[in-house]
Amino acid sequence: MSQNFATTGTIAAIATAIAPQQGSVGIVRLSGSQAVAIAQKLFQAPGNQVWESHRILYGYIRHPQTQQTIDEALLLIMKAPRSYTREDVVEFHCHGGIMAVQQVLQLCIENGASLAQPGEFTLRAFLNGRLDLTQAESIADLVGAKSSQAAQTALAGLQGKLAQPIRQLRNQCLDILAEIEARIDFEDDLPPLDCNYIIQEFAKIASEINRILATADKGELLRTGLKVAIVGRPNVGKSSLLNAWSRTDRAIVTPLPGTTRDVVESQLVVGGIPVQVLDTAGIRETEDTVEKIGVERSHKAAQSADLVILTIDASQGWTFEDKEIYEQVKYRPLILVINKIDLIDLPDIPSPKEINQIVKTAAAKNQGIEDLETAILQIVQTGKVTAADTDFAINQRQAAALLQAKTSLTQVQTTIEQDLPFDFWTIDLRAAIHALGEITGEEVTESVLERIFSKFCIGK
Ligand SMILES: Nc1nc2c(c(=O)[nH]1)N(C=O)[C@@H](CNc1ccc(C(=O)N[C@@H](CCC(=O)O)C(=O)O)cc1)CN2
Ligand SMILES: Nc1nc2c(ncn2[C@@H]2O[C@H](COP(=O)(O)OP(=O)(O)OP(=O)(O)O)[C@@H](O)[C@H]2O)c(=O)[nH]1
Ligand SMILES: [Mg+2]
Repeated sequence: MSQNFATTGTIAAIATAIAPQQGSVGIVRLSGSQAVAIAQKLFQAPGNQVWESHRILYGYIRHPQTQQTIDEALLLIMKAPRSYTREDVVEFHCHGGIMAVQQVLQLCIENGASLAQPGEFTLRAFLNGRLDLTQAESIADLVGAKSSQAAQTALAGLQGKLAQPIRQLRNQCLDILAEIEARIDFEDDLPPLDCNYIIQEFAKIASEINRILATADKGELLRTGLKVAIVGRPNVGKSSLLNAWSRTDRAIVTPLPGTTRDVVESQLVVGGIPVQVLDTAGIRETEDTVEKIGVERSHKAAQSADLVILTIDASQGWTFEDKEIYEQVKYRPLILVINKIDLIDLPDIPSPKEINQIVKTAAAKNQGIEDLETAILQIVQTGKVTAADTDFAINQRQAAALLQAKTSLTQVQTTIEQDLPFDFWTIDLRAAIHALGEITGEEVTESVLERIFSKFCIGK
């Protein structure tokens, strides 16, 4: 293990959110052999409460030297191995806000604990065999989930739904490896290897790998979500659309063109997918310094978005300015929203044939939002979310390792077909086994662990 991930010693961190006002209870968590000893120095439980595992004690956290009372609190002890990390774990359940938890954390540090690195509790749970790597990664996904579907998918991973098929694939490969190695060692005593059977097995393994790989797009969508930019000329109703869609007054709406100056963000969920919507300043030529910067930001938002919603005003038709903006965004996944549909009778607006997703809305009247969501789902789901019928979804790291395994297995097949000696078969087969082991963490390097766990939040 690297220096950052020294797994000896007792670690401490605030386990709950640390913004002021973010919770009525705040938890400081300790893990390691000194956890109980440190708690005994800091916590005074009146009466004859027993310091037993899996029991809550009531009492006061006091400074061991000055006896100053820091907080009235509850204390939870979980003795190894019946804890999250499989080490001794102690939790101080303090009053919320930041003052109590920060002071308690400070006291823990002064009394022998060291500050936990991001993900270090979960890393210990992994190193102590309570979780495999896919489950540990699922915990980070669960904490970061921005939709209930994302959370459900992470939970499936936490429950081992991804680890199971990967382990099974790896075991199948190990069985085949054993057969081949036996032939290398005792060729004369064993019946000859059934190459057809082995090739069949590899075909089955490859199709199972493909099934799992098909969940990668869904995973990416659920984890990172979709960024959608609403762009268009001033006054077409972009901010009204954001407000109608998010059912808020998030963005300022006025009859004056040039109202929105900065990018306004709103976080939504569409069909289970987390969606970040950006309302932008109306795009036009302007001499106004502030508006100019706003227009630049609109262009940037459009470029950085996964999907652009080009909005036009039905009562004005497809104008020259709309066309100009279209020319700048037409290479991106695009939906044309014809807004203010309530203002005209025959809403057939001539627009470029290339745009195949057109939605009519009356944002000011909250109309057309469902159609807009349907159009978005149609764009992202063509072969993505719905392609996977599994409840888990792999991440990019796991997908890369699976592809590696698949490539190696294809190479074994080539070696078999070329009639090369057994030793050649085993080289690529071992590479496939290694790649599969990297997914669950049975074979994993420190640098991979460091990359995974450093992305966790502190206290997890
Ligand atoms: N207060 C608190 N709430 C929390 C956590 C926590 O650490 N503290 N968790 C932390 O993320 C989650 C719950 N996860 C946990 C998972 C396993 C164990 C645990 O002690 N497992 C042992 C023993 C189980 C048993 O007694 O049967 C084990 O699996 O060996 C505890 C919490 C969410 N809620
Ligand atoms: N009749 C009608 N008026 C609308 C509709 N949507 C928006 N408006 C009105 O159009 C005007 C401009 O709306 P905004 O949402 O501020 O337009 P915008 O595109 O954000 O404008 P900028 O921020 O200036 O680029 C306001 O007076 C809205 O009430 C609609 O669907 N129907
Ligand atoms: Mg606006």
